[in-house]
Amino acid sequence: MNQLRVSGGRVLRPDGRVERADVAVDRDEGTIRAVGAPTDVDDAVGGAADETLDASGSLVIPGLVNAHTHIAMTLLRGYADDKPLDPWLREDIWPAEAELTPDDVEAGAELGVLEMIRSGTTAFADMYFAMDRVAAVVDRAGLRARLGHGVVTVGKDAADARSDVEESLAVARELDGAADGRIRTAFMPHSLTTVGEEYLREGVAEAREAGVPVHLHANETTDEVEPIVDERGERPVAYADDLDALGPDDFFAHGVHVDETEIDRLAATGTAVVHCPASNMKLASGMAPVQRLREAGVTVALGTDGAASNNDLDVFDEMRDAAMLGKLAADDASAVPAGAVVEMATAGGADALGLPGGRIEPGAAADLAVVDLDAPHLTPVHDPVSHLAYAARGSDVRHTVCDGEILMRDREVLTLDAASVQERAATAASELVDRVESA
Ligand SMILES: N[C@@H](CCSC[C@H]1O[C@@H](n2cnc3c(=O)[nH]cnc32)[C@H](O)[C@@H]1O)C(=O)O
Ligand SMILES: [Zn+2]
Repeated sequence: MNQLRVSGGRVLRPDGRVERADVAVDRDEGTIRAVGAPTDVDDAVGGAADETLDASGSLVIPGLVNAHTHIAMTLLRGYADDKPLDPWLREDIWPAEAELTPDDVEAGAELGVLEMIRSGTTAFADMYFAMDRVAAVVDRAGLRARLGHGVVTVGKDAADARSDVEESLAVARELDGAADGRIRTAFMPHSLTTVGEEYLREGVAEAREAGVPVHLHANETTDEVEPIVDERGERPVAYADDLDALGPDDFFAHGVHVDETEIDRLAATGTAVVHCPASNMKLASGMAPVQRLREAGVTVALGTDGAASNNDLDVFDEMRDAAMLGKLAADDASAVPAGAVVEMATAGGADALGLPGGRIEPGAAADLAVVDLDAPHLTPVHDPVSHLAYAARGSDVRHTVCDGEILMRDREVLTLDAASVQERAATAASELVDRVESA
C-alpha cells in the first residue's frame, strides 16, 4: 500500500483518551490502517512509509467538521455587523447577495476552504447558491462536504419560487457523489418561515424519493418561532415533523429556541442539531440548550455559520464559544465540558452530516489535523483536550490531511495557491460592494 505515516505525536482517540502513537494511513484507500506504538504499526502495515508527517510535540486529532456554513459569505466578512438577524438579512446581506455572481461565489468559496484547511477543518456543510462552483472548489481543494442550494420563496412569485425548489433538488441529485465521493448533498430549504408550506411539503417529499437529507435553519430566533406558533398552533419542530422533515439523516442549524417537547422529538427521530454559538451571540439570537440536547440524546454538531455572522471559519473558536455559552445557558460551569465540545466538532459533526471521518481508528477515513502544542499559550500541557477546547486556535494547526491526502504540510497549503486565492477574493469583494452601492 501507499503509506502515509503521521509519526511521533500524541493521538486523540475516539474515547477521549490521548496516547503516544503513530498513525498509518493507506493513501490508496484514504483510510487509517493502524494506530499505536511505532513497532506495532510497522507490524500491522508492513514496510516503510512512502511519506511521513512529523507530529512530534503535537496532538493528532480528527479533522474538524464545520457542520453549517455559507462558505462564499467570506466575501461579506465585516461588511455588515452589529444588527439582529432579520434586518441584517433584509437590509444588508440579501441586497449584497443579489449582486453575487457565480465567479464571486467561487472566489469566496476558495477563500473559505483555504481558511478551513489552515485551521484543521476537513469537512463542512454548505448552504448557498452557484453550488456547482462550490463543488469544483471542494474537488480541487481536497476536502469533504455536504452541499445544497438554499431555497427562499418569500417575496417571490410562484414561478421563481418553484424554480428555486427545483434548483435545490437538481443540485442534490446531480452533485451527490462528486469529487470521488467526497461530495454529498442535501435538499436545503432556508427555514420554515422563509419557504412556503407547499414548497416545503413538495421539496421534502422529492428529497425523500431521491434519498437525500434535509438541512435547514430552525428555531434560530424567537421571531422565527412565534409566527409558526401563531399561525399553526404548533411549535416549529412539530411543523417540521408534519412536513416529514425529521429523520436520522437530517440536520438542523441552530435549535436555539427549542422547548422540551421539541428536544424530545429531535432525539426520538434522530435529527441532528448544528449549534452555531458565535453566530447566535453576534446576532443576539439566544442561547441553545446544548447540555439539555445532549442529555436527551440529540446528536449535536458545531458550525460557524457564514463568515458575515462570526466572523471567521475557525472551528477552534466555535469549540471555545460552545463550551462558554453552554455553561451560561445551563447556569452551570460543569455543563458542556471540554470533551463534549471536542466530540461535537469531530465525531458529532461527521455523524450529523453523514460523512466519514471524525474518529482516529483503524478503518476510519484518514481525515486528520496535527496541532502544534509548542506555543506559549499552550504551555504547560496538563490536559490536551482542555487545550483543544479552551486555548488552541486554528493557527496552531501544522498539517491537515483529508481522505489520506496532505492538504497542508508545515502550515503551507498544498492544494491551493494561498496568495492568489486571497487576492482574487479581496478584488471580488471590493467590486461586489461597488456594484451594491451603485445598484
Ligand atoms: N436561493 C436563495 C439563497 C439562500 S442561501 C442561504 C441564505 O442564508 C443566509 N444566512 C446566513 N446566515 C444566516 C443565519 O444565521 N440565519 C438565516 N440565514 C442566514 C445567507 O445569507 C443566504 O442568503 C435566494 O434566492 O435568496
Ligand atoms: Zn446559516
